[in-house]
Amino acid sequence: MFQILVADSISEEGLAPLISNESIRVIQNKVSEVEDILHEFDALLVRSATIVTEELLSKMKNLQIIARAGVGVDNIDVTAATKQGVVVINAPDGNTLSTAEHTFAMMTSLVRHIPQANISVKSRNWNRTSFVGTELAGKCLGIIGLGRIGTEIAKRAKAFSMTVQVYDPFLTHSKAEDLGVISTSLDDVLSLSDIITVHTPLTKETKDLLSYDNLAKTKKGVYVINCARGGIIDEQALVTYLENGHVAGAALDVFEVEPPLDNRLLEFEQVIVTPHLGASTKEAQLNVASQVAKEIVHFFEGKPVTSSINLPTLSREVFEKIQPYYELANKMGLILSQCMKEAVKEVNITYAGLVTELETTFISKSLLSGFLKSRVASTVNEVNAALIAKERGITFGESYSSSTSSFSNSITVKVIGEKNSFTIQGIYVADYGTRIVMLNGFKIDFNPSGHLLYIQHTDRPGVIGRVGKLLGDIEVNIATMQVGRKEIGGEAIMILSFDAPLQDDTVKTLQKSQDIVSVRKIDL
Ligand SMILES: NC(=O)c1ccc[n+]([C@@H]2O[C@H](COP(=O)([O-])OP(=O)(O)OC[C@H]3O[C@@H](n4cnc5c(N)ncnc54)[C@H](O)[C@@H]3O)[C@@H](O)[C@H]2O)c1
Ligand SMILES: O=C(O)[C@H](O)COP(=O)(O)O
Repeated sequence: MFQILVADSISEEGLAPLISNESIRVIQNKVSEVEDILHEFDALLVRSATIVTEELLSKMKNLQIIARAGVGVDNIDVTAATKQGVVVINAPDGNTLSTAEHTFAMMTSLVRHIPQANISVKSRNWNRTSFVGTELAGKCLGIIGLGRIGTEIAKRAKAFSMTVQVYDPFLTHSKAEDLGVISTSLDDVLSLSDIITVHTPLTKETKDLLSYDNLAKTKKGVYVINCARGGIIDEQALVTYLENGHVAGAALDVFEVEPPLDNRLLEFEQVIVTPHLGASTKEAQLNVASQVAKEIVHFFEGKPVTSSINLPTLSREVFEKIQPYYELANKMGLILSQCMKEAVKEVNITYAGLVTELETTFISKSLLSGFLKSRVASTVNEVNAALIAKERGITFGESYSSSTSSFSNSITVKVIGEKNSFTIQGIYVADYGTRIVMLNGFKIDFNPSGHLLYIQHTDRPGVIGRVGKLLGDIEVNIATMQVGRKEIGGEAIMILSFDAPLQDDTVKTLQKSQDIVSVRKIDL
């Protein structure tokens, strides 16, 4: 008999496949109420309220699977779960429509002051002049992040006769065209929109995306909405711009700290809030609960699960053989993702030499997961990378080359975007390790690890010295440096490594330096 702990409030109807299964026993209790029998559970089912820490996992010795009835797994220590051999699954699209509808409800409430008017009338006032609103038709909605939820918002905004400007660096031109939205730069979305709504995951790139500087670029009187994750809008900056009247109002479903007990934003009349209700509809809860319930049944029946976000399914012996290539490929994916900052249509991987004798599909998925990691809200790994790439319209090809080169094996990847392409080649040599030996046709040789800078420049006297001086002047120590060029006086590249991550300002300063074509920060 498998024992399942359902630790958060989850749709009873959605749990039916578990409750009706004779080999499964379902116990619905908070973790704190079953402390002494935690070691007995084989599965744990949660929403966002239960925080699944490494400490909790260490007490759940029998645990085989954690199911998140929803999208975000930020409340689960997935690394600790993976280390413990626990599969983590989620329900990535079951609450998309409900969250999009909630965002839309927040938008209409915000611009028509409905929550404030509601309180006023219930306080026996009849004040019609204080609540004059703004019409949505003809206004410009700025959407930051056009994934599952952002897409549904765009469709609804079009139906309300709004123009829609979108910033999503990973959005393809054809998807934008199909939806009838304008795909543009972040600065355009900031300066042209009457209302801005964010729908990205919370990553190091999107943390404080609406910062002091970016809010300063918005129209005076702009409205902002966050129904994605607390922290995408800098809460302190928002307080400042609400205080000085630049931002007319905000609608927030999520907060940096939840519940937001000690949060200045709650004091503003023009800020309307809900307690993380995006996914709180009967339909969404039924969807996410039944999706994960069916997956748990499959898992205990020994069938493959489709929404696993962590564990690969390879035997230990096979995994040990492919591990160096698997790690190299993942790093190559991370490098590509940080060098190629635009929508990508194709990822083509070519294997040559000894590596072709191994399970390359798994290596390719490792590359793809490295490449997609910073671009999507849900966790990406080898299990779900191909599916996510397909959803985003990215074609993914794998081939073997018989051409002989100076390396006994190599992995070469070409990523094709809408405007540019980028090529990288990596090798693994036993006792020497993994190396990147080619970038965009430039021969190079560096260890793919740590904090790197990729600089494209013109091969002229003084360029390398200028970069060194510029970094030295701001006390940045260069650990290693590699240069590569195709011909004297032509295009050239540098790869620099550092002991600590570089500041974005340093990258911007380098970018402006003479003879520098482009600079990309790479953190591995
Ligand atoms: N309030 C709620 O109850 C609730 C419910 C469901 C989801 N969410 C949250 O909503 C957000 C969106 O979820 P989703 O299912 O649409 O995710 P998704 O993965 O389908 O879409 C995320 C989109 O953000 C884009 N993106 C990534 N980095 C970006 C960047 N730096 N700048 C601009 N765009 C970027 C990606 O390309 C992608 O298109 C997530 O944060 C999720 O956790 C909240
Ligand atoms: O990530 C999600 O799915 C949403 O934030 C919803 O969270 P909830 O299940 O706690 O409502």
